[in-house]
Amino acid sequence: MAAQNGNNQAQDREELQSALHRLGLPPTYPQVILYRQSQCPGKGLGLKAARNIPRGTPILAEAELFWIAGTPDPPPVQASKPEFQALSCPVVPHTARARFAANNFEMGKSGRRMKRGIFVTASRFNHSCVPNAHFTWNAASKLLTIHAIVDITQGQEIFLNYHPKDYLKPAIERQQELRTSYSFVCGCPACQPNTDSKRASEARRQWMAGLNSIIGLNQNTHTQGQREQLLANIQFFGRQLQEERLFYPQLADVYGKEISWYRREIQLVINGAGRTRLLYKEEALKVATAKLDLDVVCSGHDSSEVRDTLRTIRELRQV
Ligand SMILES: C[S@@+](CC[C@H](N)C(=O)[O-])C[C@H]1O[C@@H](n2cnc3c(N)ncnc32)[C@H](O)[C@@H]1O
Repeated sequence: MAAQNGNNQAQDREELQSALHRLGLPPTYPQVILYRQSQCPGKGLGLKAARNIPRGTPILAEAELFWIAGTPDPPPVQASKPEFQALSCPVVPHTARARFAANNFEMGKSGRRMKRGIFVTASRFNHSCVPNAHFTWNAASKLLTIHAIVDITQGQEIFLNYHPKDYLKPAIERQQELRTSYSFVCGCPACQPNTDSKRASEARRQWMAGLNSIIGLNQNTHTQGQREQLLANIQFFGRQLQEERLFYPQLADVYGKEISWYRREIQLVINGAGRTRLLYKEEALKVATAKLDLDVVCSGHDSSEVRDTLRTIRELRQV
């Protein structure tokens, strides 16, 4: 058992080193400050790149000022902290509840309740529906991390997506949600009225919304032809996400679906009903490797997302 664990760890280490090498990323987090706080017209304060930030670079790893679970109201002792009081509050009156609502990040669950925390620097990132950075709560390091998910050039503003689960909604609905929760009108390239970028974005998101309900269907009931169509749909969905620059967590989920598709086919082969097992194994490993790279880029090499994908790769190699 101990020898097996040791083998697994060595295999994971090697896999991860290959990923870092492919991505040209260092194995440790840099200790330089890559952002500067600036006034951003129409958005209040924001954070801009203080130098060129290559894709996959960790921009921030921050501990919380405080967290709460199961209540929208921070207790007075926390609400009175000057760092909290200094954060923006989009609604009047400036209650602690409203300020907390506009600035908190999810930190995973405490029992059955979601923990939400305040992070003094992370709270200064503004929103875009096509963000160039991604935030993850890293349960192992107990830090909120923010990574560049595309190359960001010096002086560009760094954006997070406040509502990543809303990506299939049309701009008008996303804007409504943002107005309700944060009191602003989003002017990102996917929302700016009468622009080619918005039209293209709306078309892509509409395609994806149509496909979304069918790429999650149970494959067991499908004929081979239907299963192959399902794979084609999953891959098309992934390409739309890449064109839309929606990498995380959306593209990672689609890679997960593609891997499940191959795993299911491999199972059918083993049961005598399918085609070339080795071919599917190779394809599954290619997608899992792409997912590993994406996990490293967007959530960091020490994230639980990376650990899970390393386990998937190990399992696939044993098929
Ligand atoms: C978490 S804070 C971000 C930092 C904030 N701009 C500040 O000055 O501290 C969220 C608030 O920032 C503003 N904001 C964020 N993204 C924006 C955007 N894309 N356009 C306009 N305002 C935005 C809204 O007022 C929102 O309620």
